[in-house]
Amino acid sequence: MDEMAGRSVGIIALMERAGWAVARAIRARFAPCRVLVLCGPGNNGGDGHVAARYLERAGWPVQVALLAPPREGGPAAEAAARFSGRRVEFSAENAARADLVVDAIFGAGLDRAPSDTVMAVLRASRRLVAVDLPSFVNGLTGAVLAERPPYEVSVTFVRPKPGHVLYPGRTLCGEVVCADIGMPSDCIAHAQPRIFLNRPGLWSIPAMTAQDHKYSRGVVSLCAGRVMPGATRLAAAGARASGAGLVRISAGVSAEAYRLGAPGLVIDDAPLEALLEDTRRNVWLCGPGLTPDEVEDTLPLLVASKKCVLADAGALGWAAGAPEKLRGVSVITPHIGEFTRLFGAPGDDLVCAVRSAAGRIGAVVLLKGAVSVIAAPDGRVALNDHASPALATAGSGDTLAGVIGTLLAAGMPHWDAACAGAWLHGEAGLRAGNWPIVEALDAHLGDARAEAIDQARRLSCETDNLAVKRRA
Ligand SMILES: NC(=O)C1=CN([C@@H]2O[C@H](COP(=O)(O)OP(=O)(O)OC[C@H]3O[C@@H](n4cnc5c(N)ncnc54)[C@H](O)[C@@H]3O)[C@@H](O)[C@H]2O)[C@@H](O)CC1
Ligand SMILES: Nc1ncnc2c1ncn2[C@@H]1O[C@H](COP(=O)(O)OP(=O)(O)O)[C@@H](O)[C@H]1O
Ligand SMILES: [K+]
Repeated sequence: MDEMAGRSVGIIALMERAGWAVARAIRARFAPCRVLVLCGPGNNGGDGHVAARYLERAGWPVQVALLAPPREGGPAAEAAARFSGRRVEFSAENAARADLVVDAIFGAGLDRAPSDTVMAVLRASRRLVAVDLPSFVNGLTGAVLAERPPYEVSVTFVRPKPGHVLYPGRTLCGEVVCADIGMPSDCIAHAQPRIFLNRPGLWSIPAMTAQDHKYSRGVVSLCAGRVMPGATRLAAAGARASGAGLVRISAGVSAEAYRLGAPGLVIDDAPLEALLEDTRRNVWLCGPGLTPDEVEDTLPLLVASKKCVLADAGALGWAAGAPEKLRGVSVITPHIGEFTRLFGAPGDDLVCAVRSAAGRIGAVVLLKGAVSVIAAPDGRVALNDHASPALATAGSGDTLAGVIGTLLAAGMPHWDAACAGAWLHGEAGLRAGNWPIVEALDAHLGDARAEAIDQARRLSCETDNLAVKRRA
């Protein structure tokens, strides 16, 4: 994106707006105070010089400390030349003396852990604002290359980076301000983004319509087992609460136990092979509440009959160490333990690990966590931070599986359904108040779905209006 912008608007113009945005964000959040801007050798340092110039112009006492001089003839050198204010040594003493320190040392170009000198200066700083990212947070992965207390604000440009969203980097950035610096839209499109923040508009969920009937809304079917009926029932409840037309549990010889549950559920005791002949029942959940033997008796049949299968919980344990056994399923929803048992430890780069897992089994992989990572086999990845720690309670993963089942049954593409399901589940968690039990999430899923539909609609109206204005 930067390369293409360099050939059109020019990096120096973007740098000017970036530095201005940093100065503006600081002026909006802090009273005038002694500012030290720490500048590195690249364009991050260039942004720092521009910010220093604008703060000084606004009457703030500003000093710049240079880690290393910028490359001659480049845009950062030009920005440095335009700053004519005070320069001081790059030292911990100077950092400790400042009321506010602006970290413009490294940004997108960070490629190794910063030196001890750099870290000593940052650790001596009392209050910190980052240009783009803290200089020891990897923007692509959120990996943290050194220890330091959190920043107050990070001002980034054009789009937030994965490092602002993913843990542990997320905890260090403080408030993230994403400034529009006039990056031309053709440069953004040319970059072909493949990583998205999970928000309505990235996908759209079918709304209720006057002519809906239960089969048009979609049927969700679940495989149930003998020993853990709770998990299956939670998934079934999640599916119903998020708007499935009909939810059926295939329980075989255990059917009586499930018949005591919610009256709106249909319980089948016929052999699975017979149930699979019903062409209205295309979406199946397999795993919540199942033992490995029960998965072995069901999942291969579902896959062989070309149903759309979401595999979770017991089904992921069944395939531990042999993820190819899951080929043919549409979506899997592991938490980090299940993911590790399937594919090995993901390491620092979750996006890369989840994307490669999705490619390996040819299914959407949703790695659940405080920020969930949702990858499609074609390489698209969504990061879902629309969630609440209220969800960190046993069984909430079963609820999520049910919600995604509903969206698959409504005909959404697999990756869209997984992304939208994670968002609805998160929204229900946010609405459910303090310390909800898992069953309490269900009461909020209908409103969560309505909210997602509404937000996506508003966004598409805004886009249409913009297009009309542009044409005019
Ligand atoms: N996205 C955009 O469109 C724009 C980005 N801009 C800024 O440009 C930045 C990226 O600039 P650059 O690509 O020049 O990269 P940086 O300014 O982040 O750093 C690049 C230099 O630092 C060195 N380096 C990296 N890690 C180091 C370490 N640990 N110790 C010592 N040296 C290290 C690199 O070898 C390279 O020489 C962004 O973060 C942003 O602040 C803005 O100037 C304008 C527009
Ligand atoms: N701290 C947290 N913040 C946000 N969401 C969380 C947090 N902890 C867990 N979750 C969400 O709660 C769900 C827990 O699922 P899972 O680990 O499968 O639990 P279970 O197996 O008990 O159902 C996941 O969707 C996960 O993303
Ligand atoms: K920085």
